[in-house]
Amino acid sequence: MAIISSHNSPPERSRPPSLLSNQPTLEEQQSLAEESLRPRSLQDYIGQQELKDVLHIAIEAAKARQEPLDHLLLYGPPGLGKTTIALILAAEMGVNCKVTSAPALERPRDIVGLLVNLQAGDILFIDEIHRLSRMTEELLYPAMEDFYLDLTVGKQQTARTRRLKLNRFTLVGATTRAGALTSPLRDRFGLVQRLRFYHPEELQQIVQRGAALLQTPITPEAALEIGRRSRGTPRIALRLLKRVRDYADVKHGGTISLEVATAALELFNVDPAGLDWSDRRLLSLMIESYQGGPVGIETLAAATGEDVQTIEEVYEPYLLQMGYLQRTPRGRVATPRAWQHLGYTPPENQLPLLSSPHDPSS
Ligand SMILES: Nc1ncnc2c1ncn2[C@@H]1O[C@H](COP(=O)(O)OP(=O)(O)OP(=O)(O)O)[C@@H](O)[C@H]1O
Ligand SMILES: [Mg+2]
Repeated sequence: MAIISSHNSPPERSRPPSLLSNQPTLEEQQSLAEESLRPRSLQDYIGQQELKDVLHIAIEAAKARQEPLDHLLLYGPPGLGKTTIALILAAEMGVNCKVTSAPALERPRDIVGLLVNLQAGDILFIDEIHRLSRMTEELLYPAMEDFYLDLTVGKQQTARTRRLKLNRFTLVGATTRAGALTSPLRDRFGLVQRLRFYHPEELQQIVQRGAALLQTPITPEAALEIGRRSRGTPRIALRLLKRVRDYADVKHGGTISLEVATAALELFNVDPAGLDWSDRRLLSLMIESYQGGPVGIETLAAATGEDVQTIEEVYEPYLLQMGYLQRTPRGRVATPRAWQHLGYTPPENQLPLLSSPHDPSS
C-alpha cells in the first residue's frame, strides 16, 4: 500500500526539514515515531472489537463483490485511532490512501484536485470533516453518491457546467464532533462508527506492543499502570511509554518495572486516574471558584484560557465517562467523585441538585 500524503495535508506533515542539517526536525521525529508504532492490520489493532467486526464484514463483502468499501464516518475523541483505521482499511483492501484534512480543503479546487486523481477503489481520508467549507461539501455530495463532479467553467454569461466522471472511491471521514456534521453529509456515509475509550487492559496490550517495537523491556504490571493512567487513549499511552522509557534509561538501566513506571508517572504529573494537569485544573477551578458548579462552559473557557471547543472535545469526554463531571441545563457540575479525587470534601447539598427534574442525565 502506498500512503500518499496530499499537497494539502496539515502543515506539520509538509514542513521542510531543518535548514541547518539533514537531521529531521523534532516534530518530524515525533510523527515518524508515531508512524512506526501504528498497527498495519486489523489484527494488530487492539480493542474496539465492535468496530473491527463491522469493518471485517464490510471488507470481506466488498472484496467478494470486487467493489470499493462503503463510505465510512468515524467519530470519537482525539487519539483513539481514527487515522490508523483509515490506513488499515487501505492496506486490507490493497488500495492507496490519500490523507488530508478539512482545513486544507478551503477552495473547491483543492477537493477537485484530490478527487480526480483517485484510482478505482482508493480511499480518501478527510480528517476534521465537520470543518469542510460549504462549497467543498456541496461538491462532495454527488461525488460520494454517484461519483461525478459538476464543475462550472468560464465566467458569467459564458459559464457552463461540465460533468466530470470520477473513479469509484471510498471516503473515510473522521471527526471529534459527529453532531457538527450537516445531515446531508452524514446521510451519505453508509457506515457510521463511533470509537470509544479503551479499557486499561487494552491499553496495557498497546503499551506492551509499543515497548516490543521500541525494544524496551517492560513488565505486564508496569504496562497496565501506564494503561490505567492514559485517559483511555492509545496516543497518550504511547506518549507516556516513551517518557517512562527515558526515565528508565537514565535512572534504572532500561527495564520498566511497576516501581519505575509509577515513579516516572508521578514525576510527569499524571495521576492514578489518568487525569493530567489540565483535567485537574478544570475540576479544581469548578470546585474552588464555583462551589462545584453549575458553571457555564463559556465561563470555564474564559477562566482556564482554553477555547470552548477544546474543553468540549478534548477534556470533557473522559471526565464525563469517568463520572467526574456532569452536564446539566444550567452548566457543568463537578461530581462528589471529583471533589474526593482532588482531596476536597463534597458539600452535603450537592446531591439533590444533581437529581433535579431538569437534569437530562438522570
Ligand atoms: N487500537 C490500537 N492499537 C494500537 N495502537 C493504536 C490503536 N489505536 C491507535 N493507536 C496508536 O495511537 C496513535 C494515535 O492514533 P491515531 O493517529 O489513529 O488517532 P486519531 O483518532 O486519528 O487521532 P486524531 O483525532 O488526533 O487525529 C497512533 O500512534 C497509533 O499507532
Ligand atoms: Mg488522526
